[in-house]
Amino acid sequence: PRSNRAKSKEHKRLNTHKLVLQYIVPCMNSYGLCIVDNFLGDRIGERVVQEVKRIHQSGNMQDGQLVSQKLNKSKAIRGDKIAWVDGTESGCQNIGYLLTRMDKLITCADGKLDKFKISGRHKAMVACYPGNGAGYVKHVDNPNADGRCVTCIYYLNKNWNAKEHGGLLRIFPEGKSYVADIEPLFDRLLLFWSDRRNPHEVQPSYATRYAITVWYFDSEERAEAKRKFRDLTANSQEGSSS
Ligand SMILES: Cc1cc(NC(=O)CCC(=O)O)nc(C)c1Br
Ligand SMILES: [Fe+3]
Repeated sequence: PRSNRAKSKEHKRLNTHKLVLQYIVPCMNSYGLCIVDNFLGDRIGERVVQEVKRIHQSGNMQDGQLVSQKLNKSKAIRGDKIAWVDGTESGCQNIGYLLTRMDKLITCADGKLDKFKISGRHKAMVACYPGNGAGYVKHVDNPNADGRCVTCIYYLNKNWNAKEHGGLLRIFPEGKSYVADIEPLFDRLLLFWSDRRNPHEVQPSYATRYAITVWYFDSEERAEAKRKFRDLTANSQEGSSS
């Protein structure tokens, strides 16, 4: 007879299958974005938060980009700080587990997400908004076909209250009359198309705001982007040598 462990693993696999095929795939193909709450559960979610806080406290995050204040240019404030993590580093095993779970979702959905064939991903980008009112200006993740097709963000903020803390991710789905205001709640997973269909911004945050972002590549677009980049650098070298 199969052990309880084997059964629960099988159970989890079926749940992932169901979650992906009955919710994530149709939601992505209809709205271009999708929210999955309670992705890892409290216990493991909490461990991921602890690992991210340790990275932040250890000073291993690059200084955030400068966000010059509208009023006086001199007193610029710093925005989000980031660190790149692949999940195998010591003290990052729960971040590693999160990435494995994200990969399983994407693998299970592959071939059904728009026309994409997903061939891999970036390392994870751990981001921290210091809560000094900085946000992130409106932008498109992949405006020029660099290969990234799905943005996957895992939020880590317990008791987040947007009225008090701001920090909403506002997505402006292309051609739609509505915007999507997404609270960066603990154990929340968000997926959206990385291209021009989803311009987005992070509104000013007044409490420390953590998120882990992963970008998945479409194999064809990525190969094409690499080819273009090679030509570009080849030409530029040619230019310089001639
Ligand atoms: C560095 C960098 C950060 C982000 N982050 C967001 O869009 C915020 C998502 C959120 O935290 O809700 N996007 C790009 C394209 C770059 Br590059
Ligand atoms: Fe972005």
